[in-house]
Amino acid sequence: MDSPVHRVSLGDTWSRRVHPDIASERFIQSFSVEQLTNILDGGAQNTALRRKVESIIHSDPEFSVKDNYFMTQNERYVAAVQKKFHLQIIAKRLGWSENSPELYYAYRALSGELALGLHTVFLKSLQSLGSEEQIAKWTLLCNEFRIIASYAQTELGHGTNLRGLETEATYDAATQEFVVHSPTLTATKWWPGDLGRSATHTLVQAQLICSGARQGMHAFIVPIRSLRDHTPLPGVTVGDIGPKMDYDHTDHGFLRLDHVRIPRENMLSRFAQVLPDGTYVKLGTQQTNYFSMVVVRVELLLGEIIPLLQKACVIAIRYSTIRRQSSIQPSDPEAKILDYQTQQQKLLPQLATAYAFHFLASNLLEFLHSSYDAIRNKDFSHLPELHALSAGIKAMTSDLCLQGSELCRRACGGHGYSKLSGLPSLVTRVTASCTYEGDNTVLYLQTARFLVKNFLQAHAIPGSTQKSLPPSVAYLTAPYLARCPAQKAADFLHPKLYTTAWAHVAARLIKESAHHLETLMQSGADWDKAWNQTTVIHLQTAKAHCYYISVKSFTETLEKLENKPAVQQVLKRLCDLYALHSILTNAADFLHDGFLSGAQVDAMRTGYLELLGLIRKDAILLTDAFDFTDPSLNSALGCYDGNVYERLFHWAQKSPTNTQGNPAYEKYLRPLLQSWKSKL
Ligand SMILES: Cc1cc2nc3c(=O)[nH]c(=O)nc-3n(C[C@H](O)[C@H](O)[C@H](O)COP(=O)(O)OP(=O)(O)OC[C@H]3O[C@@H](n4cnc5c(N)ncnc54)[C@H](O)[C@@H]3O)c2cc1C
Repeated sequence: MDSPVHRVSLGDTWSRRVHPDIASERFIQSFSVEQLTNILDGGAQNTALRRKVESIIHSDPEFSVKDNYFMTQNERYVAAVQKKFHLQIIAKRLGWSENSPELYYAYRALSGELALGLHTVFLKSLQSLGSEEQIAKWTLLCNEFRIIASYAQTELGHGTNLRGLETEATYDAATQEFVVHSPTLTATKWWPGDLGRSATHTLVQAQLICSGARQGMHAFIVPIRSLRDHTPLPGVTVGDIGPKMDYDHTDHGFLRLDHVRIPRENMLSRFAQVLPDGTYVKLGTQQTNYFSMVVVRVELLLGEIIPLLQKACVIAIRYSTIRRQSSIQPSDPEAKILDYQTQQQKLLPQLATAYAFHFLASNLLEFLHSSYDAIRNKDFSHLPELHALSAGIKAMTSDLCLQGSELCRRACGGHGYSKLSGLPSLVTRVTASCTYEGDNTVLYLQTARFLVKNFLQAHAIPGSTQKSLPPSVAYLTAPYLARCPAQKAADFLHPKLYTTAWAHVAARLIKESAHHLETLMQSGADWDKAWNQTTVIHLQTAKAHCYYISVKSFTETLEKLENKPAVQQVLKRLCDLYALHSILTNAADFLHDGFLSGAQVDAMRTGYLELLGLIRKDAILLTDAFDFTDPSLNSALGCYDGNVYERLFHWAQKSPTNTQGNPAYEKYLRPLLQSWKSKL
C-alpha cells in the first residue's frame, strides 16, 4: 500500500492529524496512487522533480498565500510582482533557465500568484514569429528582466476579428522606421496583461502598410515606458483598465500610440519582411500569424485551465467526505454527502472529465512538439490540423472546466460560496479562460470550418481514402455504422463502442453542416452569408468532433497501460464514465437518427449509475493522485487532512472584517441604538 510521500501543508496545527472521515477513505487502496501520479506527471522522474520544486517554493515564506483572500486589487498586484521577482532570484540561484522543467513546475505551483505572465507569452510569440537574430537579442533582454514585455492584440473595438484591428504600422523608407499609430479611440489596445502598470515593451499586432498597400496583421515590438523612470515614452498613453471579475494579480492595460516610431528591425520577421526600400517579402502563409496563438493556447491547457477543474474536484470531493448531512436510513448515523447518489452524479463526472482533459491536453502537446520545428522551418502541412484541434480543444476544455468547477462550488453548499473555500476564485479564473486566447464560440467555428472543408474535399475527390484526410478526421471516410449494437448496461462499457458512437454523431453532424451550407449556396447565397446562417449547426458539429477526440485520446492512453492493470482498471472506469456522461448529456444527438433507441439510453444510464458507485470507493485516492499541495489549493475545505471546520473558523477570524474595527457601528449603528436605549 502506498503512503502519501509528498504533502506540503499550510503549516497550521490541525494538519498534524488527519480527520478520521477522510483517513478511512485512504485505508484500502485498490491501486497505487503513486503510480497514477507518475502517469499524470509523465514519469516518476518528473514527479520527483516537481515535488522538489514545490518543496522549495512552499517552504519559502515569500511565496506565502495566507492573506490572498483578504487583499485589495492593488495589494494582490504588488504581491504578485514581488513573488515573480523573488522567483527570478531563486531561479538564478538554482540555475533554472527560462525553458527548464524546474521553472515550469514553479510557475504551476504559483499559478494565479505571479504577475508578468505575459512576459512569457511575449517570449513564446517571439520564438514562433521572430528571426534568429531577433530571438537572440530580445530573449536575452527578457530573461534578465532588462525589459518587461507584454502582448497587445485586442483593441477597444475589436478582439476576435484580427482583420478588423485598426492599429497601423506604416513603413517610412526615408528613416527605415515604422510609424505605429492608433487612428481612432476604438484602436486603443485594451486588455493586454502586464500592460497596465508593468510593461516597458509590448508586442503590438498592427496592420502593416508598406509599398502603398495594406499587408495585413504583423507583430511589432514597441517600447512604451522609459527604462530610466518608467514614465510613458513620447506618443504613448498607457494605463490600467480597472476592476475586473478576477485576475487582480495581473495589471491588464490600455495603450494608445500617437505616431510612435520604431526601427525596421522591430517587426518580427520569420514569416514576412520589409526590405529597407519598403518592398514587402512574404515568407509564410496567412496562417503563420496564428502559430504563436496556437502555441500559447496549447500550453495554457495544462499550465492553467485544466488544473483549475482538477483543484475544484479535489476540494469538493474531499469536503464531501467530511461533510455529513441527514442519514440514508433513519437508524443510520449522518451520512457523508458523497454517499448520496446525486452528489456522486454532480462530482464524479467532473473528476472523470478532469482526467480525460489531462490526457487530451497531453496528447495535443505531444502533437504540437512533434510539429513545432517543421512549422518554424516553414513546413506548414500540419498547421491547419493543429490550429483546428487547438481551437476546438481550448474551447471545449474551458467551457466544461467552467461548468464543472461551478458544479463543484455549488456541491459544497453554503461553504462553497465563501472565498475561503478556494472555489469562487477557481470559477472566476476559469471563466476568463473562456474568453482569453479566443472567445470559445469563435474558436469552435474555426474548428468547424476545418471539418466542413475536409468533408467537402473528401467527397469531391472520388475514391478519397482515410489516408488522404488528416488523422483527426479520418473517421469521415470510415465504414458507416447505422445502429449501435449494445443492448445491456455492460455492453456500453467498451472504449471501441463509445468512440465509434461519437464518431458516428460527429460524422453525421459534419455532413449536415456541409449539407445546410450547400443548400443555401444552391439557392443563391455566397459562402460567407451561407456560413453565417448555418453557424448554430456548425457549433454543434465542432463540439461533437471535440468529444470524439477527447474520448479517443482517453482510450488511447488506457491502451498504453497494459503493464499497470490496477491503475488501468480505475482509469478505465473513469474513461467509461466520461464517455457515458458525454453521451447521456447529449442524448438527443444519438437519438436523432436512431443510432440509439430510448431503451438503449436507459440501459446506458444503468451502466452509468453503477459506475458512480464503483468510482465513489476510489474517489479520494483519485483526487490525491493529482498531488496538489495544500498551499496551491489554498482552500479551507480541500486540504489533505480534511480539518475543514477548524480551518474555516480560524481563517474567518483573520478577516479584516473582524480585525479592523467597525466604522459603520461608530458612525451609524451606535447613534441609532443609543437613541433607543433610553426607551427600553
Ligand atoms: C482575463 C483576460 C486576459 C486577456 N489578456 C489579453 C492579452 O494579454 N492580450 C490581448 O491582446 N488580449 C487579451 N485579452 C482579450 C481577449 O483575447 C479577447 O477579449 C478575446 O479574444 C475575445 O475578443 P472580444 O473581447 O473582441 O470578444 P468579441 O469578439 O467582441 O465577442 C463578443 C461576442 O461576439 C461573438 N462573436 C464575435 N465574433 C463572432 C463571429 N465571427 N461569429 C460568431 N460570433 C462572434 C462571441 O462569440 C461573443 O459571444 C484578455 C481578456 C481577458 C478576459
